[in-house]
This record gives sequence, structure tokens and C-alpha cells, in this order.
Amino acid sequence: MGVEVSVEGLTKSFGSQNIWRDVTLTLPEGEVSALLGPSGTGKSVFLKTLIGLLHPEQGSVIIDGTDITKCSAKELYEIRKLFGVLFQDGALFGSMSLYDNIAFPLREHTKKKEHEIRDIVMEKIDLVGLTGAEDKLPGEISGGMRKRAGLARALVLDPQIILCDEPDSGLDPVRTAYISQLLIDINAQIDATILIVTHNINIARTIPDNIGMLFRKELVMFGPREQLLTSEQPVVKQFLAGDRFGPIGMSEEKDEAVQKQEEAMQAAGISGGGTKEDFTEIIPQVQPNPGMPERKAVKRHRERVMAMLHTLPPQAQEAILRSMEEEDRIRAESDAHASNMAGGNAAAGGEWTAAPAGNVAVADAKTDVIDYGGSDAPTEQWQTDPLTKRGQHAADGNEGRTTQE
Ligand SMILES: Nc1ncnc2c1ncn2[C@@H]1O[C@H](COP(=O)(O)OP(=O)(O)OP(=O)(O)O)[C@@H](O)[C@H]1O
Repeated sequence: MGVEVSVEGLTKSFGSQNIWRDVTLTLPEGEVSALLGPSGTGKSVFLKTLIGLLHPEQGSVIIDGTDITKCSAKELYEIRKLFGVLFQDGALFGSMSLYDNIAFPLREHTKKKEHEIRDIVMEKIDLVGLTGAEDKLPGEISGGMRKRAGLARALVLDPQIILCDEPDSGLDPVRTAYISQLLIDINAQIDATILIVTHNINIARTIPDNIGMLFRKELVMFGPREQLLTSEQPVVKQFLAGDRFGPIGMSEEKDEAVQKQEEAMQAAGISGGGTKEDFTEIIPQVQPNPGMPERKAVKRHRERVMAMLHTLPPQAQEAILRSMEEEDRIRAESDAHASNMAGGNAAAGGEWTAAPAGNVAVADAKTDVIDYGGSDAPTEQWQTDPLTKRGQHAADGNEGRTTQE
């Protein structure tokens, strides 16, 4: 199970440049959290501070009872084994095959024999839908595949905490949906605590249990996703809408005179270019694919949120209750669908298959085989063992083709 990450009064500067100060938040065990914020507000610095790659001048980061800002190098080395990190660009070694890249942490941090390493690497390659591509070099595959390879590498040490720095950067919306779904499925399978740093509003709306936002060197808020999505704070509303008008400027925060000018422009009907979408209309959270285990964090998250519900603004309370109701309905429908598929196939003597990215895949009603389309999508057929409920891979080893026969 994932472990809690408790951050208290954290402050980080580079020389005289303060990045953020007094950041306090808890990443609850096994829950998925997202950290938003305009460019340059120090999200990546925060992520690196959580794994002890950067040292804050004040505050603590408690992981599994150890304050990693003050512990010894040996303790930090041990704590780091709890982490899997997906860096922005995948951070793969360009001269190594995907296989060797993914095997790297195992060769570096464990005494496992090569055949054991092979089993783990192939399992993770399978999990991210890259079977058949293991001998390729990072330069020979697409950005989306590199991201998935980076994720496979982040998973080989069975991390209890997964940090993803902009998993969507450089990906189109469809591939972003695949990788987001994959994170939810992984969370369902291993119950790891996940933190996603992102600018992507769709991810923020549909993936995390909790969202935080950094702005003006501070953590503006951190709480259940509905709290941020229904927030009345101008900086949050501007960020979600992607509007020019508001406290966030091109390089840094705007002064009062500029904000007054903008208000006058808005009053004159000039648009700041932002979307007019209503973010208070909460989209249901993405669920694990059929055949995946339930996310254990859902129950814990609910209990936690219900205990704090009365402390939240009324619009957040209302949105939380509405989305719980909606998610219960979706989960019940999905369970019914899964058991129908399992029953139907069992009767026909077959196995049923499930895609790792249900939002975007199209199922063939007759074969239950999913056509992902496109060379960057997970290209093989995923089968779910109805007993273990774990996704298993039926390799066709054929890069770029779909699974429809
Ligand atoms: N090692 C470093 N030394 C000095 N300054 C640094 C270092 N790393 C980051 N910074 C500075 O910290 C600030 C925050 O950078 P960071 O990359 O964390 O922002 P971010 O919010 O992740 O931005 P983006 O969304 O654009 O990726 C920037 O001004 C950056 O120049």
C-alpha cells in the first residue's frame, strides 16, 4: 500500500530567489493528487524536494516516519526506494534500449539475478503496453511511447509513491487520456500514493482525488478536487479557464494598474481568450478499467473528505456529494457491464478482454477486442484474468497494428 507524504512548513530558495515558502500539505496514502500552478511557480522543484534531490532551508517532509530533509544519506537512499518518478521528458538513457532503461533501477538498487530482472521488466513493459518495443532505443520511438517507458521504469521497484512530472507534456489529448487512465489503473492495482504535476486541466478535472495549486510562492490551496474546481479564488478561476485576464501574468504576477486596465477591457466586452466552461459542473472521476481491482483509496478518501466536509465552502460540499453519487452510479454500471462480459464470454468458452484506456478505445461488440488505432496507442490485446483480476498481455509483438483481427 502507498505511504503518506506529510509536508510541513516547507520553504525553498535558490540563493536570494525564494521559490515557495511555508508549504504544508499531506499526500494521503494511496490517493492520487495533482499539483497545478503557472509555469515557474516551482512545481518541479517541489517534486524534487519530495525525493530529497533538492534541500529546503526550512520545514519537513515526513515519509514512513522519516524526515527526509534531515535524515542521513543512507536513510535517504532507503526511502528513495519507495519512489517511482516519471520525469518530464521520461529521462531515458538515449544509448540504452527500452529494456535496459527499464532494468536499470533493478540492476542499480537490487541484487536480483538477470532472469528475475527480465520477469519484472517484461511485466512492466506489458503493463504500459510496450511489448515488442523493448529492443528499441528511445530515439526510435514516439514521445508517448517514451513517456510510457519512463513510467515502466518508475514502476520496477514496486514504488509506494509515484511522482509524475507533467505526464502529458508533448502528448496529444488522446495519448494524454491513455496515460491518465494507465495511472488510475496502476493506482487500482498497487494502491500507490501518486502525485501528478500538470498544467492539463482535463487531467486535473478527471484524475486526482485531491488538487493543490502553487501561486505567488505559496500553496493557494490543497484539498479534494471539487474544492479547487468550485473555488471562487480569481487565480484558480483564471488558471482553470486559461484566461489572460486575472492575477496571473505572462512572466510574473501583474501589478494593480494592469489589473485595472484588464477590468476595463472586460467591462468593454473584450475577451481574455479563456474557455467559458463551467468548472463547477464536476466531471466524474475516471474509473479503473473493467477487470481492474477497485481503487482502495476511494473508500479512505471518502471517509477523510466526509470528516472534513463541514469545513469546506458550501459549493465544494455540494459538488463533493454530487460527484460521490455520480461515481457510485458509474461504478455500479461498470461492474454490471464487467460481469455481463465475463458471463457472456464464459458461456462461449472464451476469455474476456479489456482495454487499458477505456475512455478512448472502441470495443467490437462481437469480439470484445479493442481497437485503439494509431501507432502510439497501447498496441496489443490486454486480457484480464477473471481470477486474479490483473491485466495480462496477449502479445502479438506487432508494433503499430491494432488488435482487431
Ligand atoms: N537547480 C536550480 N537552480 C537554480 N534555480 C532553479 C533550479 N531549479 C529550478 N530553479 C528555478 O526555480 C523556479 C521554478 O522552477 P520549476 O521548474 O520548479 O517551475 P515549474 O512550476 O515546474 O515550471 P513549469 O510549469 O514551466 O515546468 C524557476 O525560476 C527555475 O529557474
